[in-house]
Amino acid sequence: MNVLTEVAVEKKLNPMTKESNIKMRGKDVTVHYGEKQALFAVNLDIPERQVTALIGPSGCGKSTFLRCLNRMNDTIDSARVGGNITLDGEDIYDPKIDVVELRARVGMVFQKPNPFPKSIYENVAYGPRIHGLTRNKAELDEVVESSLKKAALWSEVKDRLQESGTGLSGGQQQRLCIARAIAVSPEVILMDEPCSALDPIATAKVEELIDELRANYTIIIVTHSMQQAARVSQRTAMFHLGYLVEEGATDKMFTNPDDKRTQDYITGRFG
Ligand SMILES: Nc1ncnc2c1ncn2[C@@H]1O[C@H](COP(=O)(O)OP(=O)(O)OP(=O)(O)O)[C@@H](O)[C@H]1O
Repeated sequence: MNVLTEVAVEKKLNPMTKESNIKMRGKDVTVHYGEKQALFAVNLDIPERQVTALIGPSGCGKSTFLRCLNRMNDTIDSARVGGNITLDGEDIYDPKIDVVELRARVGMVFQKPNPFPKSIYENVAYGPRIHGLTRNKAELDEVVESSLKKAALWSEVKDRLQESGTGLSGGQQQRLCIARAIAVSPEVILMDEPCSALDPIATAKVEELIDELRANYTIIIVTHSMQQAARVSQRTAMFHLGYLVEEGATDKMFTNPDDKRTQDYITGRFG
C-alpha cells in the first residue's frame, strides 16, 4: 500500500450525501472563454460542511469551475457561463442576486497570499466594515479577534495588530487571508491552491486549519497535491479536458476509482 492509499484508508468512510446536505449544486455548467469552451456540462453537488477537492491535470478547468461558484468569472470579459448553479437551492446567476453579497456568502482564498497593504487589523476589519456587520469599534474588535482565532493566527499576531499584513511570513499571510474571508461570516469558502506558495510547515498548518474549519464551513479546494486532497477532503472531483470525469468519497477515489483517467492521474501517469 502506498502512502496515499494509507492516508485515504485511514480516514473514516463518509456516508453518501443526502439531498438536504447539498450546499451548492452545479447542473450542466459550461464555460466559454470567447470561442474556446473550457467546461462541458459539469454536474457536481457540493455537500455542506465537508471539504470537496477538485483535482486534475493543468488546464482541465478546476479553477474555472471554482470561479463559477461565486461568480468570479463575471470579472473576466471573455467568460460566458451556462447551466445552473445554486446555493441553498437559489440560482446564483439570477439577475436579482447581489453579487457583492454572494461573494460574502461564498468567500475565496487565492493561490498567492494577497493581504491588503494595510495593518493586520485592517485586513480583517475591512469586510465587516464595508458590509456593515458591526455597530461599533468594540464589536469590530471582537470580530477581528474571533476571525484571527478561527484562522489559527491570533496567538502569533495579537501583539502586533497595527503592523502591516504584508510583513508576515507567507504562511501567516495565507492564514490572514483566511481570517479576512471568515470575518464576513461566509457559508462557503473557495480555495484555489491555497498552499502552493507555502513551505511544508506552513502547508501543514493551513491543512490543519482547513480540517478544523469544515465543522462550520463548506470548503471547496483546488489542489495539485494528491496527498493534500487525500489528507484534507472528504469528497473529490476529478476533471479532465473540461469534463468532470468522476466524483465521490475521497477514500474511494484514491483507492478504487471507477475511471481509468482518475487512476492514471492519482498514480502519476499523467498530469
Ligand atoms: N481568463 C482566461 N481567458 C482565456 N482562457 C482561459 C482563461 N482562464 C482559463 N482559460 C483556459 O481555460 C482552460 C481551463 O483553465 P483553468 O485555469 O480553469 O484550469 P485549471 O485546471 O485550474 O489549471 P491549473 O491547474 O493549471 O491552474 C485552459 O485551457 C485555460 O487556458
